[in-house]
Amino acid sequence: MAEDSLAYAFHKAAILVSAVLSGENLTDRYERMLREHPDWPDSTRGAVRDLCWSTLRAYGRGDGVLRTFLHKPPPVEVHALLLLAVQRLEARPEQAHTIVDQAVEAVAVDMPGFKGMVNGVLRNVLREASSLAARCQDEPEARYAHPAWWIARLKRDLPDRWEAVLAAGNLHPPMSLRVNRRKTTVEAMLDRLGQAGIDARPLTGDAIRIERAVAVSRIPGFEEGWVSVQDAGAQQAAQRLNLQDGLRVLDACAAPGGKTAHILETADVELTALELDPQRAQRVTSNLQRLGLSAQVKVADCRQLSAWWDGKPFDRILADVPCSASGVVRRHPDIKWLRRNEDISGFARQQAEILDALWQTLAPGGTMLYASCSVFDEENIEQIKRFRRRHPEAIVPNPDAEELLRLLPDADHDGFFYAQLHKPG
Ligand SMILES: C[S@@+](CC[C@H](N)C(=O)[O-])C[C@H]1O[C@@H](n2cnc3c(N)ncnc32)[C@H](O)[C@@H]1O
Repeated sequence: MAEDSLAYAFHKAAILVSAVLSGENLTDRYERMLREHPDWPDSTRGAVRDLCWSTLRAYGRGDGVLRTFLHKPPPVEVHALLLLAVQRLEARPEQAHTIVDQAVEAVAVDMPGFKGMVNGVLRNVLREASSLAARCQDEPEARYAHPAWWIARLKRDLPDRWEAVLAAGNLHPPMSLRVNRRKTTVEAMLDRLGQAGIDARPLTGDAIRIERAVAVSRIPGFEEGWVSVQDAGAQQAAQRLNLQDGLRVLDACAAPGGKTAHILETADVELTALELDPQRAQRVTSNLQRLGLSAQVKVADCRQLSAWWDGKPFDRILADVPCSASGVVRRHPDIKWLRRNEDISGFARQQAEILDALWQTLAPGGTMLYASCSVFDEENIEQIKRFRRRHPEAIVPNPDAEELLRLLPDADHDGFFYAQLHKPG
């Protein structure tokens, strides 16, 4: 099978999607596949990636369509291949016959006994395409391509905007750059991008939106550390920390280090970066190296103060907590189908423990910035309300103006939540 064929991309993508259906993380599994195929050109990497990510974004719909035709569940690899083909048929109806042929060729590699079944199901899907689209409108998981519990939570938390948030979660994510203001400016970078034929426009602060995603190798100055790829919403963290030269700063949940780097590009601070996972901590170090920045990187659980804290308080703390990642779901569509509703209270408990531990290390007069990339209230405004009940001395600007704290995902940025927690002097 030719490596540049759709059948090859289907076959490889089906391995990844079936791994997700069996509970694995998509990004980790994709990166492992890239290590197994170091010779793949960008086009093959891109084709496999695009198939998997698009299919998992639309999984609720694909699964709804297939349920109509599958009377008993096929092996997970075949189910994955069918989902990939159904998504592709929806996206490129003009290529229907090639898509069906290539899907049949792909299943023949490892499971030739299923060639007839794949062919039959996909031809049925084609034949009934218009009635299937109408039927999907009646099933929320198929219509919104999100799990039912997720839809119910958003309806409750965002009664006026839940549909817009679900729609944003199904889009291709925007590509944004963070300009390293130590090396260049937004204006100069826009000029250089224009000269390289890359359409871009400024967003707020140091952020630039690339109109059509490109490989970083095409971005002028990337290797030299002039810019990094970072969502514009994530760039709000450094802006909201009110940084000044000379401050002692803690980045408590640092990997892979995007916000760590932005803090260091913004001011000359003494920075400690903590990360629980040793492998992810290495990514902080390598990201800082590319940018010519330095911090003290420590591997530790930030909740266990005796393991890492020397007792000297911090002027600023960034608590970019582990969360559901429901605000960045279009970048990690597997999480929609891997998470369970019960996981959210588990995250909320962990976040509260992190806040309580770190609060002890904050200097009087200092600020801790709570950050999550969730769109669920339990991890956001409700978390802050509970924190204020446990720590009535904490001053929280605008606690009742949720709009100031919440960034809902849209065409320009992902979904984030930020709350400043001041300790009285
Ligand atoms: C949302 S991510 C941080 C993203 C990062 N701030 C950035 O902008 O690149 C959360 C990180 O916290 C780490 N983590 C989770 N629990 C932790 C804990 N108790 N102590 C320290 N790090 C933790 C996770 O391994 C993960 O890398």
